[in-house]
Amino acid sequence: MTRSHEVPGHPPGRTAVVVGGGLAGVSAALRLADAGVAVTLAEARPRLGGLAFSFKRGDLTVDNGQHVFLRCCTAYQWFLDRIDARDLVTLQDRLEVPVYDAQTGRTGRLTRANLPVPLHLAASLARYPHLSLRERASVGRAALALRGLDLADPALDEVDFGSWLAARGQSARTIEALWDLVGVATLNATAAHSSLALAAMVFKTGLLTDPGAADIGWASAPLGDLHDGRGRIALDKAGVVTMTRTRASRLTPDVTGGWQVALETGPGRGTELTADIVVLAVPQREAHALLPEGAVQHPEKLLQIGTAPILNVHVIYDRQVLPQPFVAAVGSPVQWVFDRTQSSGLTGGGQYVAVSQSAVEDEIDLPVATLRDRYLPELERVLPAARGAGVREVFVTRERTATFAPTPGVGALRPGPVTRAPGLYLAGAWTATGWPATMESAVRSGLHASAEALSALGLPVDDGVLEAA
Ligand SMILES: Cc1cc2nc3c(=O)[nH]c(=O)nc-3n(C[C@H](O)[C@H](O)[C@H](O)COP(=O)(O)OP(=O)(O)OC[C@H]3O[C@@H](n4cnc5c(N)ncnc54)[C@H](O)[C@@H]3O)c2cc1C
Repeated sequence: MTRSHEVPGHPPGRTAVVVGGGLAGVSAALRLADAGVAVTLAEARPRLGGLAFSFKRGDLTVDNGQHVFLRCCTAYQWFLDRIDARDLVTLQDRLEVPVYDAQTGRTGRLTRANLPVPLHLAASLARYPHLSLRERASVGRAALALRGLDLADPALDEVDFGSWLAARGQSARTIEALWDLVGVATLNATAAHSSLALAAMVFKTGLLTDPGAADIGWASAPLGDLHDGRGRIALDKAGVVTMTRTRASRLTPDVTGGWQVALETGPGRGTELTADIVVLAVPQREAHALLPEGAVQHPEKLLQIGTAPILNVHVIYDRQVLPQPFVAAVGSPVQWVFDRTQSSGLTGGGQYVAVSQSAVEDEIDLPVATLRDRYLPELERVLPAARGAGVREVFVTRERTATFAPTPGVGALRPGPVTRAPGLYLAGAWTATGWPATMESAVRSGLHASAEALSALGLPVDDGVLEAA
């Protein structure tokens, strides 16, 4: 990574304002504060955590959408350690994904063996019942071709993953029952709508590096307990001044080489802070609105980054219907189903499951009644124990701009952390991390932006953090 931008004409200062309290902003704030910078974090909403949060619904604590991470998400795990939240997540000892085919009624399992890559997946693949023998053999060949791709090659971003897979002998069924099973959940798009660069990043890193890389982790408590609760404690301990319900409305370079940040703290109320460094860790549209003229070369590119929705259908049954933490489905519109009973605080028996539906552009605005009519019968197909079970409650959470759309060409639209305006840095899952829009990308972006800022301030950068990430 290059380190650029001295803060010209300005003595090495040690003040920063981080705008945006999602995972990118909280990571940047912690890293800057750990290096001795006086940091103020401004977040427009009443809570931290951005797109990964929880809310109360009666006695339940509901996540806005199921979030998972993989063992290869080292930056997000750095973050969990830094906010002291390891005890609030579960990470599989060994990859285990039950995959139920609603058409045949058969369950397959994606697991790993204690063998070197790529043999660690070979046995599981050889037994995977949702593909023919020929299709299973073709997967091995495509995986080897994937392994040979150079992630640094910009040409990968010009190709869609679906065409690339088809050209490597992957049938429509293989794409649906294997590649999209993982890809839709991690990229928030089908292979046909995904950049090969982003798909290759996910599949190479998750499946073809370390044998344990794809072990799956998830929060065993509400997301808000981690990202807001523990996050806030860590920020307080690090000396960061956290201002929630505080929206940045303008960034102005000042004559001394620093920044003035106008903040709205309530209706008709506001304040202004000065700082040597500003890290803008807000979604791309908001970043575009706040960036001073000339700060990035082609600001219009930020508005060309598309977005993709995620829908969660939450169902509370009167009995246990899902015996494992989660199941993935093929042969059904249902994608992944997670048990939320314990983490939501559901009491009085029964089970709470969340159906996590990625890349559902055609469903995101459907009324709850329509989604209920569509998904309850499908859940009976995917979860045999749901047949005849009583349904106590169904509700829906919709995130219309859950992630950026990982379409081919998006790589050229994502800016890096350094702007042309000295002292102003960009962070956010949508910036150029090489990762799709994930918690991992968000934390990485925050670490990169803060490393650039520290370097510009002449402060030491703890490379261990970046290497660990
Ligand atoms: C339903 C759903 C499911 C997902 N599932 C997964 C998953 O399984 N695994 C995974 O890794 N990722 C998942 N993601 C993606 C992940 O949540 C995001 O990539 C990540 O949280 C983005 O973090 P961020 O800090 O970049 O941005 P954000 O979370 O968008 O944070 C930006 C913050 O800036 C604040 N802000 C905006 N404008 C201003 C302003 N002017 N002043 C002050 N504050 C402002 C916003 O309020 C927000 O809090 C999912 C997302 C959703 C919505």
